[in-house]
Amino acid sequence: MNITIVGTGYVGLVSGTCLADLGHSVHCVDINEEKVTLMKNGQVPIYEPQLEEVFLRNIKGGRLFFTTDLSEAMRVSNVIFLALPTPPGEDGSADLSYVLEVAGQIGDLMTEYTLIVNKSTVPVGTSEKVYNLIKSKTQIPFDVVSNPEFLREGYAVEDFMNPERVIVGASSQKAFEIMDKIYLSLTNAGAKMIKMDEKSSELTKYASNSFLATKITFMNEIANYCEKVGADVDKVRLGMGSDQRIGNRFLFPGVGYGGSCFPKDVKALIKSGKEVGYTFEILESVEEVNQRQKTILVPEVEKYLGNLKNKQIAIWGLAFKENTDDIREASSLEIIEMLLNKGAKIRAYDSIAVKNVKKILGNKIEYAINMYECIEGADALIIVTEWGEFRNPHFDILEKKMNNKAIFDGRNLYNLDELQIHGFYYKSIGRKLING
Ligand SMILES: NC(=O)c1ccc[n+]([C@@H]2O[C@H](COP(=O)([O-])OP(=O)(O)OC[C@H]3O[C@@H](n4cnc5c(N)ncnc54)[C@H](O)[C@@H]3O)[C@@H](O)[C@H]2O)c1
Ligand SMILES: O=c1ccn([C@@H]2O[C@H](COP(=O)(O)OP(=O)(O)O[C@H]3O[C@H](CO)[C@@H](O)[C@H](O)[C@H]3O)[C@@H](O)[C@H]2O)c(=O)[nH]1
Repeated sequence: MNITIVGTGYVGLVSGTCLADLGHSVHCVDINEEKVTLMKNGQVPIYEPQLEEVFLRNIKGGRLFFTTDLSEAMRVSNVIFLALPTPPGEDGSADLSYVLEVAGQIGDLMTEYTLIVNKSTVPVGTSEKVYNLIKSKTQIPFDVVSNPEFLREGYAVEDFMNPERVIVGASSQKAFEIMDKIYLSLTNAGAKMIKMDEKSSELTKYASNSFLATKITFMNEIANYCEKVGADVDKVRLGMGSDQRIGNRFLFPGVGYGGSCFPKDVKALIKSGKEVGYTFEILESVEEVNQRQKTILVPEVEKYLGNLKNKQIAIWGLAFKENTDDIREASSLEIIEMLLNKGAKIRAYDSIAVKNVKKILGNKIEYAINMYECIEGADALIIVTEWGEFRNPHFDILEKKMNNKAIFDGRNLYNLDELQIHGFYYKSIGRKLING
């Protein structure tokens, strides 16, 4: 099939590339000219493991094209995926302006039956809004489908190609049939397609993300409580997670959830609830607890070092999680801001996300070229992201290079006994303080 993807960010580029790999001809459209030029030159503009290989294979195979011109793409394809941003507005609601703007353009450009497939995360009722907007512009038949995306950054290609479910919300048989064809190779390989109405489909996405955010937050609260009563959250996590009704994934406590999805989707669902007179009390608490959790280690560093003025703090990890260059709503940014306000000096290291942080923080902090340069002369080390390279450091090098042997671990990377032996002051999340 010929497919157009509008928006080539994490979702659009991964979906487009993977759909091309399933044999479709895919025309990716983006308004960002710089990005489109890069892609036309065979460069992937984002960091996403496995993506480059599949991207290059499909460009070479003549199935993946890039343009800034929506009309050019629409001339060859009448299935259009929207993978546009839906960032939080001032009041927390999802900003639909990108989606509605492109929907309007589609309405103006359509010349034959068109299927509009919305992959962006949008509030309940958006399919209807998109439908009404296009309907106001054309007499040509069309359908609007909700097809939310569940991929995770860092594992996006793997997740797209092996989905636990493909959710399709539509109200026309023709639309369902086209969606069946698009995903045929995945459903033939065992992926489950769940068909429903558009509103339920839209809500499935928010409900899933909000549930996962709640699960993490619940564990963060259990971890905080563990510290008060002397229990170990890692043991509690393993004990709880072995009950299949609970499951062992997404139970890792830490310095809060971040990223471009959980924070904005929790906010948007709260706001959508308010619009119909419903208060999501659980989600309001989740947001509040998560906000607090993001900077929970700063007072701990203060407890250890006293006044932070001119203290040298090393930060390992800037991305909101491992395997991505994305720093949207990253805990690192909030921790750094709080430390800077307290007069601390910061040297940070993240081999992949550093370029995005430099764009925001510039020379307010120093950037190390490797994890050991980062800790030279440090009064304390804070670990924010669980990159693999931080998991087995040479503790003897840390001991030699740091001013103090003090680690504040927001991701519980190390074995407590090992840190005890190495003689580090070691504060993690929901576990006992070592050498305190
Ligand atoms: N990032 C994720 O892991 C993820 C996963 C599932 C769902 N989602 C949802 O998917 C949507 C897209 O998220 P993302 O992270 O891929 O966004 P992104 O910000 O990475 O990419 C969006 C792209 O759209 C382009 N764009 C903006 N306006 C445009 C226009 N008028 N025409 C063409 N292109 C335009 C931008 O230039 C950018 O390249 C959001 O609703 C998000 O909530 C994201
Ligand atoms: O046990 C855990 C798991 C995750 N996190 C944090 O939660 C955030 C989100 O992590 P993750 O879900 O892996 O990343 P995203 O790429 O944001 O993916 C989420 O958001 C996407 C956008 O909607 C969805 O498509 C995915 O299904 C959903 O997992 C990160 O800050 C993680 O550090 C934890 O603190 N503990």
